[in-house]
Amino acid sequence: MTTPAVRLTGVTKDFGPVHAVRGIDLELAQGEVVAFLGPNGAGKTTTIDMILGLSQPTSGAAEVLGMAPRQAVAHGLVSAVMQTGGLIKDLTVRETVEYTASLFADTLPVDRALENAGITAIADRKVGKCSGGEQQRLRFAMALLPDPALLLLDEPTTGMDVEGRRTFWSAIRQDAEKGRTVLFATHYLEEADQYADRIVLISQGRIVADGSGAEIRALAEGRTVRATWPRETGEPDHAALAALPGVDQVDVRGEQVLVHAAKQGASDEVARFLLTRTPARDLEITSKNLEEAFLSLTAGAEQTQEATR
Ligand SMILES: Nc1ncnc2c1ncn2[C@@H]1O[C@H](COP(=O)(O)OP(=O)(O)OP(=O)(O)O)[C@@H](O)[C@H]1O
Repeated sequence: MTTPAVRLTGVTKDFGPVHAVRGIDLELAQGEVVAFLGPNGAGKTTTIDMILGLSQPTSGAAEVLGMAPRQAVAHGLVSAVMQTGGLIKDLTVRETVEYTASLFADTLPVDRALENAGITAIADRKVGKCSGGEQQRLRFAMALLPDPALLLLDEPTTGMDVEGRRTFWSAIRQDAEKGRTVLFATHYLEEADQYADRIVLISQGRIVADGSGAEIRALAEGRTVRATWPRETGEPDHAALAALPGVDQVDVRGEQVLVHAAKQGASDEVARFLLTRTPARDLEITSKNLEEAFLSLTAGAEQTQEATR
């Protein structure tokens, strides 16, 4: 079995009376692109700092590629793109990357880093003239220099417009396809859904869900199966539909039948039943968008916490 890129075991972090991280167990496989999604103050940055070895857990353990985080960083296996951080406005993009490369013993060629970050075309532009998105791609190029196995990004697209975000992520994705593990923190639900293979939803220092975008949505609210039940074929059999496994609601509105199933997979059974055992046709299965799923999951965590206080 390959060593996980990141392994957190029972990690907590207190800042005096503040329980920023309340017990996180998490394993990231090598090559995964994972979003750490959560509202303000959820504990994303605190957790990333511990993975980077910038701070120590209050209890539990953090490991990166089987090593202590600081050791992994010292070996050039981990780098990070943080939200802000010193860039010198009067240097050009290329000079900035060259200068950073000169601080390391062994790096990728500067041109490769520029190319992988998608900023070859602006290499001669002064940093002060670059947009927020371009500056983040510059930070990304700098982070690529040691050719790290693990790249951490803390809300890297804050303040970028839609186009800047899109270009930034397409560079990250292209790079990740070469096998790099990427963990990024974000508030943006659409960003997590679009660019991560896996979403770890965190709220008040705990993981409240972990899965693909589709799994997170399904977890939150199940699916609605909508179908047309032609009038001439008679009334829908309400009781038979309500009795199907996992079904929690059946609505008939004119020729429309809406069947809601809370459990994952149950909507497939509903669909199969409707298509093979009834005259229903024109079937559609929908789920809430990630925004709604996110709100209902993080609200759930708050309620659980209220209940356990
Ligand atoms: N150095 C610190 N001292 C005291 N409290 C802290 C410190 N760093 C973080 N916190 C608190 O810990 C909690 C988690 O913060 P953290 O920055 O990890 O959240 P986050 O999910 O990254 O939020 P955001 O999305 O706003 O960046 C917050 O309540 C924050 O106020």
